[in-house]
Amino acid sequence: MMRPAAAALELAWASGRTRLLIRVALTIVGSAVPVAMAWLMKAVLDGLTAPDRPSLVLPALLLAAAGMAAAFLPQAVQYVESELQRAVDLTARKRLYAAVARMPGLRRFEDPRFQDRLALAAETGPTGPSEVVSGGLGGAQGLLMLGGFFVTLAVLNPWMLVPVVLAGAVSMHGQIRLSHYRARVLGELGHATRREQFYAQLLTSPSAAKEVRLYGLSDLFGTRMLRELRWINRRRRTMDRRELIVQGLHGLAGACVAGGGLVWAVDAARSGRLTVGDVSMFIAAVSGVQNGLAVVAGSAGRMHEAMLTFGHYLHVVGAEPDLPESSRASGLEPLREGIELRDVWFRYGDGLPWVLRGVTLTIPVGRATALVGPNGAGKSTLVKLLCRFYDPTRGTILWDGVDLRDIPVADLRARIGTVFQDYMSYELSAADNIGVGRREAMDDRDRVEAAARRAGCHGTLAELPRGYDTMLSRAFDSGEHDDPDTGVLLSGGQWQRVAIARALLRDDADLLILDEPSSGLDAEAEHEVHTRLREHRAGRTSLLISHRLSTVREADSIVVLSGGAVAERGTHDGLLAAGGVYARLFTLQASGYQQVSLTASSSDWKAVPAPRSADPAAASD
Ligand SMILES: Nc1ncnc2c1ncn2[C@@H]1O[C@H](COP(=O)(O)OP(=O)(O)OP(=O)(O)O)[C@@H](O)[C@H]1O
Repeated sequence: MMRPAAAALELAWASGRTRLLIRVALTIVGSAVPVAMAWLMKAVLDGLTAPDRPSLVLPALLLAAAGMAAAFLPQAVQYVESELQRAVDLTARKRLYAAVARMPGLRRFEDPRFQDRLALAAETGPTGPSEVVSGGLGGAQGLLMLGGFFVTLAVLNPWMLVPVVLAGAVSMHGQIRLSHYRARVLGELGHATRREQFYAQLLTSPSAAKEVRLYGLSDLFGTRMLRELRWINRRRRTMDRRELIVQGLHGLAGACVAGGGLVWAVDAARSGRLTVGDVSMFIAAVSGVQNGLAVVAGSAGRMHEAMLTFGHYLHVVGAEPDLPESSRASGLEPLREGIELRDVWFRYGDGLPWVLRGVTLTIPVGRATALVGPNGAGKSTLVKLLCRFYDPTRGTILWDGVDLRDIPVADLRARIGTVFQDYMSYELSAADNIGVGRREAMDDRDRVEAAARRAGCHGTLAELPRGYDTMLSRAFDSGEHDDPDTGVLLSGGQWQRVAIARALLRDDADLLILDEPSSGLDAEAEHEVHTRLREHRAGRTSLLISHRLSTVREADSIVVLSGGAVAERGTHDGLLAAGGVYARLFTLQASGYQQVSLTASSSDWKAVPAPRSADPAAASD
């Protein structure tokens, strides 16, 4: 528990030390004011009833000043706390997203438990430190005030301290248990909250709007969203009830103590043992101690809860990289020989089936290699391994003989340009949509346009209402114009060309990977794009994945992947001559059955001989 507290304080200190110090100063003043007011009130009342009638101007003035301070302080505290909260929010988010960016692989993002944690971290990280600080300072203020009134009460009637302290201790215990309970419930709610937000997003997001309307899914998703919300509400209601009982009982106990004390004080004043000033002081002291204890208990509970939930943030920020980091100094030589996969086995999780089963192949430098195979053969998975989003479960991938695990991951990725099958369509300007492919070239309009020309989308983008500055989104405008009509949506094929341009902006990359780069293009456009890509790839190292075999025939080497292993390899002519499965499917496609794509059925590939495997585990999988 000390670690979250220390980390929260460090975060608050790093975010705004001046604000933190002002908050501490306000705490000290805030705890002194009520005690000072009680003593001043006693002085005024005793002066009023004294036979010699002393001048009461000074105590009255001081009382008025203390009253003003008491009226102003809460607002000042609130302002400083909000300022501190905003500063902490900024720093916490900066650290959180920097930590997320440092995670090189994809595994964590596919782990629902980590996603729950991430959502909780994003929610509690920015507020946790402020909660810990204000809880701690609130508690300190309560303690200081308590100390002042404790002394006062001890002077008037030490016995009154006993029930007051007992009530306070019970209250503190209750608050801590409540905070444990609240933190646990919050953790349980994380998953349901994420699902509820997921359904809410489906109901409102532009990308889901078509299907949701066509298939009439609003009711389905709306009902599921409300089901999650009702479950969340039930859990929160149980928590609120528990809170009501614990806090209500403590309030009652406090009122009993105060009531008993009042009866005793009135009786003591009537029999002359206390002055009128003493009675007013006594009442202020009892309620001051009660309030002080309530503040201390409440703050301790709040702080405790904040520390428990802040643990999720610390977990994410402090998470080890999900792939082992290379200890080699950065700097990767340009590719000289090629990339070699040596008996690569891979599966996405321990309990999941093998996707790659002993793949061995070489992507030689300066050559175009094509990868074909049925749906689910593992082609995109192989691409993800080449980009090192995951490490092979067994076997190695070598870059000029160096294991990818020994290359700093940022260096490796800087040398690869990829059009992923599920490429991103960013709701940014056209220029940015291409520019993100090479951050250093983002503002270099000539390079961006040259990449667009190579991908065959320059004409389309130049003709947009604001040219390359047009937003490719109907959900956002550029921020510079108030006109919401400035955004434009591209067609699927146009988006695909933009994604190709993004990869081609890395014209200095050693390896160009194209995973189904033309699946959304019409026949003419596909021919045009492939001709351009061929020109661009000439003499470069590339890996092309396609279901349309006509687009891969020019490749220097074609690798047929089936069932997670290499089934055939060779040139187009060589594979045709061999009369294997590639030859059969190429002939099928070429003979006017273009609609029979390789995606249609993996049964067409069944003729492929089962991969020879040296690994006995393959049999059991
Ligand atoms: N992130 C993932 N987690 C778990 N399984 C996955 C994941 N990605 C892919 N798979 C599984 O791995 C297998 C291979 O998928 P992959 O996308 O590599 O195939 P592919 O050859 O590219 O197929 P397609 O031709 O349809 O694009 C599939 O069975 C798929 O379900």
